[in-house]
Amino acid sequence: MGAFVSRFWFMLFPAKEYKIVVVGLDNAGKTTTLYKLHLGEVVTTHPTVGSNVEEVVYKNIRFELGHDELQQSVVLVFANKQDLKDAMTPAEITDALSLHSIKNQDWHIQACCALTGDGLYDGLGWIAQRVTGKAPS
Ligand SMILES: Nc1nc2c(ncn2[C@@H]2O[C@H](COP(=O)(O)OP(=O)(O)OP(=O)(O)O)[C@@H](O)[C@H]2O)c(=O)[nH]1
Repeated sequence: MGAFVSRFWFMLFPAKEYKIVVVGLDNAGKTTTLYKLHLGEVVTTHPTVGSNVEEVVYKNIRFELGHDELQQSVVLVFANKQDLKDAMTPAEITDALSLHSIKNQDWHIQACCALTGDGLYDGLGWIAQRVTGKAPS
């Protein structure tokens, strides 16, 4: 029944589609983040060879999440692994990446832990709000 209602809902209100490019250092947690958002579960990862592409529907917006194809629009930086006591803070990462020097695009840094999912949907919500212009509900 839920699946039927969901399919009917999407027929009436088709999801808008956006592409998100995920880039980061080796071992940063990109794959864990993609799988956590896509499946809601933690997976055991191996170093990525090539690219992963997953699809997430959030707030009736269909995001295609991929590792490659750098396409600039808005910039979200996930400050991952915040569960580790020696993780760089969002402020430290902001300085290290000189985020304040980005003038032509909207950017945001989001503290998160891809293992638990903390902060991941806050980040996705920020993107959703920026691309749709709607305030987060
Ligand atoms: N403690 C902690 N470990 C994490 C977190 N996110 C990912 N990891 C671990 O970090 C390791 C690398 O995670 P991946 O998701 O494979 O990282 P990746 O960025 O896809 O790595 P590449 O494939 O090398 O590009 C794995 O052992 C994850 O379990 C986190 O938030 N906290």
